[in-house]
Amino acid sequence: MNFVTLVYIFLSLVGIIFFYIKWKQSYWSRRGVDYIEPDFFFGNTTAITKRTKHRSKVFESFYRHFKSKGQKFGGVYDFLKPVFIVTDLELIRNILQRDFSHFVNHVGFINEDADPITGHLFNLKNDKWKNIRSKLTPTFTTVKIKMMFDTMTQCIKGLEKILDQNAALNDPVDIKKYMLLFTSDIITSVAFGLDVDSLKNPKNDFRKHFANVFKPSFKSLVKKFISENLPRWFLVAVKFRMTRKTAEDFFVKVVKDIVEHREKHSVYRKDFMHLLIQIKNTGETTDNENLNSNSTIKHLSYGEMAAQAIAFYVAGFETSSTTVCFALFELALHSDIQNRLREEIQSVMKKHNNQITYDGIMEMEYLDLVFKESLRKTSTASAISRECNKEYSIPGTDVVIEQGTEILIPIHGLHNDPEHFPEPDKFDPERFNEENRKKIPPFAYLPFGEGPRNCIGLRFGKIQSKVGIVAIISRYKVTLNAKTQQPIKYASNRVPTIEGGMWLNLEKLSN
Ligand code: HEM
Repeated sequence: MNFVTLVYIFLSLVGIIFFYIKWKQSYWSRRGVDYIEPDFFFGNTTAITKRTKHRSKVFESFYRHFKSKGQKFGGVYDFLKPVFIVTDLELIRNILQRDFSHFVNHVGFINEDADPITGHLFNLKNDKWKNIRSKLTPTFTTVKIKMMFDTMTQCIKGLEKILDQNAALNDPVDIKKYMLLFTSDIITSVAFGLDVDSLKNPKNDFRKHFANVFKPSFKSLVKKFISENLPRWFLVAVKFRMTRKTAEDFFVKVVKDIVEHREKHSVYRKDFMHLLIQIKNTGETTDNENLNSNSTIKHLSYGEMAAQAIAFYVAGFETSSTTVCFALFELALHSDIQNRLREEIQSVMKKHNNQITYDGIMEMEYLDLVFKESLRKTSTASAISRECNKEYSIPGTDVVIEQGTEILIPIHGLHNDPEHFPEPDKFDPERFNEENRKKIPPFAYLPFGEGPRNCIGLRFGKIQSKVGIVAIISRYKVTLNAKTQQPIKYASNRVPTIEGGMWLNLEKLSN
């Protein structure tokens, strides 16, 4: 083959790739849906890829774009993948609730055979999801969460010790760092049944393996691109993995060792792992100590158990710690709200022997308003995602959403829309008092999602976050340290965090 032929082949290939990308990125115009002009190849998410803007802000800009044009929905591209953005509350209701059977799944690659730990609740699809979700739902009832409350209060002691040391030295604290370790310890304890004490030993094996699996990197970005753009049958055939085999081996072994130990010695611990063992052995949970380890039929494999425990950890620890941090940030900026909250906390704790108790937390009404408003102003989830599993005609239009299309509901857009929340930049817990909460339109406030696929750990996340807020506000006066950037800019992590850290001064209160 001579040089000129090679040049022709090369130019033809470049031409084919160019036209293929152009064709892929003309999807929305071909379907008659309004869209935002994409960057060639990168689509509309270049700022997320380049880490110049947080994903929640990018999604919020999509929401504002279509809302300002009076559009109920519109199209964007994540690289070559079309993504359907929704702004209209009625359509959101249809997707999350009324017509849920068309939008059962989250977006996410799953390959349970070759990569078992991708088979967690968040990723599972269709009937498999329905089956596991119905088995896991009883693990999150009030009774079971109450059972695990002691674990949360145990972890407060380690947190207080470290924060007291900083307060005594007048050292500002990057609160995110400690809250991450605090919630990580709680979830590791209740999901895996392990006391790793990250507050004392932040670099423990457990956290290292999690960081390896879930830390965003160039490699994870490439894997995401591959999983979204190559056919599923091909990826399954080549045993494509999203996670590392070493991580799978580590977590499956941890779970297997715990289960075998507990079954052999009939160990009872009030945690999710106990409930997962009951499900493995009988297909359901009970409120007793029985593990039923003699049963012959197993309803969950070790891989499936590890996957669920990992999902609880991943979905639970950073969401809760971020919620606590942004609540503390707002309280640091609003001393009047902080004082009122502290008065409530102290008066309720007095009734409960000056202890943080489950019933006490449930009695704190103003705390609930602060918690809700904090999640309104800074939701930890950037968007609710769904994948269309059955073709859907949007009522009142000619537009049909095809099977496989990714749907995105930008939470920050909704929560900061002045039509739903007047003066959205203002931190005002009273939006959620009994009188005002009636004015919030249904489906405009979605910190935990909605419908059958909402957050399964909602109650646990709420109580865990509230425990964190109460532990700090009952003990310290909180102000913002000058090291915290103002105005704040989000770092490029998955959940919102402040670039440079969230630095607070903690002044220990006299008893
Ligand atoms: C303040 C804390 C939390 C927030 C803000 C939060 C938020 C969310 C959101 C927005 C979703 C997606 C819902 C949807 O698609 O409609 C979700 C799903 C989920 N969350 Fe949470 N979450 C929190 C705490 C927790 C905790 C503590 C756990 C577990 C112990 C947990 C476990 C899960 C799981 C497993 C899912 C997937 C559910 C499914 O696909 O069926 N979350 N969460």
